[in-house]
Amino acid sequence: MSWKTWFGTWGVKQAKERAAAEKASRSTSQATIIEEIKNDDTHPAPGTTPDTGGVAIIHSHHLNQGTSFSARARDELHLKGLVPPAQESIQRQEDRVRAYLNTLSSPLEKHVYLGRLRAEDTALFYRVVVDHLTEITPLIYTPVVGEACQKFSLIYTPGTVEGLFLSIADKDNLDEILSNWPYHAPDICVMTDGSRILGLGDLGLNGMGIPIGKLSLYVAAAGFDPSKTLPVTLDMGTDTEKYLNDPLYLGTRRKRPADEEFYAFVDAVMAAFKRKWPKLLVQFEDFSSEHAFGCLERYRNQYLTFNDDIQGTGAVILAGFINAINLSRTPLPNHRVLFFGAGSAGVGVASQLKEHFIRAGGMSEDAARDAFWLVDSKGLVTFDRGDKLPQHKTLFARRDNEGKQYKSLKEVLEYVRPTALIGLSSQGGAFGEEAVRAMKEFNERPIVFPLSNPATNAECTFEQAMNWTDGKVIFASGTAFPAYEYEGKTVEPGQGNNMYIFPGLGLGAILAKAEHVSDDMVYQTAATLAEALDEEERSHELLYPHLTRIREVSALVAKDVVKAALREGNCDQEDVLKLFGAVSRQPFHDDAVLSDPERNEALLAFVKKRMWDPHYAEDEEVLVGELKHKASL
Ligand SMILES: NC(=O)c1ccc[n+]([C@@H]2O[C@H](COP(=O)([O-])OP(=O)(O)OC[C@H]3O[C@@H](n4cnc5c(N)ncnc54)[C@H](O)[C@@H]3O)[C@@H](O)[C@H]2O)c1
Ligand SMILES: O=C(O)C[C@H](O)C(=O)O
Ligand SMILES: [Mg+2]
Repeated sequence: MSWKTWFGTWGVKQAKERAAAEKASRSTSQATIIEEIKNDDTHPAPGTTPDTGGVAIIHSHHLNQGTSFSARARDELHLKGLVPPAQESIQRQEDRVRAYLNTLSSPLEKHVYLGRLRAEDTALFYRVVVDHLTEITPLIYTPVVGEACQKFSLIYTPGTVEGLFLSIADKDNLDEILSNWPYHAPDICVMTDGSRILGLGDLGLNGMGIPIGKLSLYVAAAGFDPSKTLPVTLDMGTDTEKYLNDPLYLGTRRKRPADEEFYAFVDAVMAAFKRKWPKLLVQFEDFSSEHAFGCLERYRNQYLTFNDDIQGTGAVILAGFINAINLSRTPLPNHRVLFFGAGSAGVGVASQLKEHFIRAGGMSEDAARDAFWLVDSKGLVTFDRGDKLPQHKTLFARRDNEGKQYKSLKEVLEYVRPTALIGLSSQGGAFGEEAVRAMKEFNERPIVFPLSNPATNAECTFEQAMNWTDGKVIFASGTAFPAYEYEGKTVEPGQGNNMYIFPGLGLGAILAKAEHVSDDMVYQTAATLAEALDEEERSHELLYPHLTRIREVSALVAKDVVKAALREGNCDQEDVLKLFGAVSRQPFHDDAVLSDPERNEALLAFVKKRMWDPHYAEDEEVLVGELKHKASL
């Protein structure tokens, strides 16, 4: 053996021994710490550990009041010296948050800062969101949440618990893991498996940003109690090599499971939820298409659940479409709708629109279906294209193409001559000038909805659509585009994003104590949202209400969801039953009573009363007493 080889071997041996010794000492000391914690039955004096005394209040994001603690609270809760002396209103604290946001240059930094605020002072965070929806929503939700997901493993900061990670390897220990959840029994859960996050693909565990972002809107837009929201990411691996090879990736390093293993795990999760929190509403979010449809069919009658990308998107686009039809002046049955993208969202929206063509257009099922053409990555979806279609595409596959296949968007456009072009393909820029100009050639007022998210995936921009249609386009996108000045007039684009639906749908379902989320409840959300435009919004030809009105709109949506549940015997809310003279879980069809204005107003008031409004407790007596109790002082 040469000295070099000998030295190398010796070095490796030494390093191995060192590592083994370190590991042993680490595990011994960890084991010791765990034992010490377990056996510690002493009760530390208030304030002597960070988990007791007044400081526990500062560390509790639901109790923290930032710099708003009164002099008395500071005194009695042992907070003096721990917070700066200035005693400020929540509004002044909001000013500071926004002033600080203005100093940050990148949207991701703003997202991270706001996330920290949510984790440390919940009331202040939501006050800022609710008071500045247009400014803050894009930072905590689409589009910035897209980048935050892509970098989730990088920006993750330990020390905050914002959601549950459920790993497939823990399939048999789910009850134990759920019992670790430290907050109240949740009302609402948004759950993803990270396999199709916005139009960004399979992000694995990094998808956690989406449930957190969606639930922030449940709170801000529909007044859910933040301590009763549950973000969940199912960690089942990822097929994205980049993450599997990223040393910082926080998820399980394995490829995604085949269907059998996938469904066995999701079955186990749903059953565990039901055991632990029987009334929980579970919103499925950003699952890859086939699993999105598969889970919806599998669970919709057994559990209280819906799929946001299929049903929420379907409803929000139907609402915008109802208003677009009025602006287009083309009667409903004459519309021909081309979908670019035939995944969960494309088929979900087509299904919802088809339902409307039947209900409001008086069309037969077949005639309604014939008003839709779907395009996927292989071209127009037809039965004789030669590939095996997944079940959801067969719902709208064409038979009338006479053996001819249409591949490019240009070919399909010429063949179909649609009145509406809807993009749900995640292919940024796919609606080029030629395609959009063709839409203007076919129609006086073409409907063009590039709905893919985030903004970089939108099939075209608002500015492009305006310029290429001589300002005639009826437009909505998934991510908000800025208003555009066209021929001296400022025109506002629509934002067709399911955030106008899911918060109100969820609230209605919970308040009705519904057993399931039915098709009627979903359809009703679209009808209500379409109706929710006020005079001023109508006069500006808007398709959706201003974002600043979203709480008011969610309340209206929730109210009508409760009524839809009542109609089909899916309601068990005592106050509501009493108000309408209905019987629990019995269908109620008295239209005169259901449309009675006084009862509707009372129902709306009932809904609004249950919406959490972000604030610090005002009654000092109650506040100090309650906080003392919570901090065991
Ligand atoms: N605005 C909203 O509220 C909203 C709601 C849900 C989804 N979305 C967006 O819609 C997009 C699609 O979501 P999904 O769940 O349906 O995804 P998906 O992956 O299931 O579907 C994408 C579809 O696009 C098709 N496609 C891909 N490349 C194409 C190409 N070059 N030409 C034509 N078609 C092509 C695919 O074949 C597939 O049918 C995403 O970007 C998502 O963010 C928006
Ligand atoms: O998350 C969004 O902004 C909308 C939608 O659910 C999506 O998947 O794109
Ligand atoms: Mg989604």
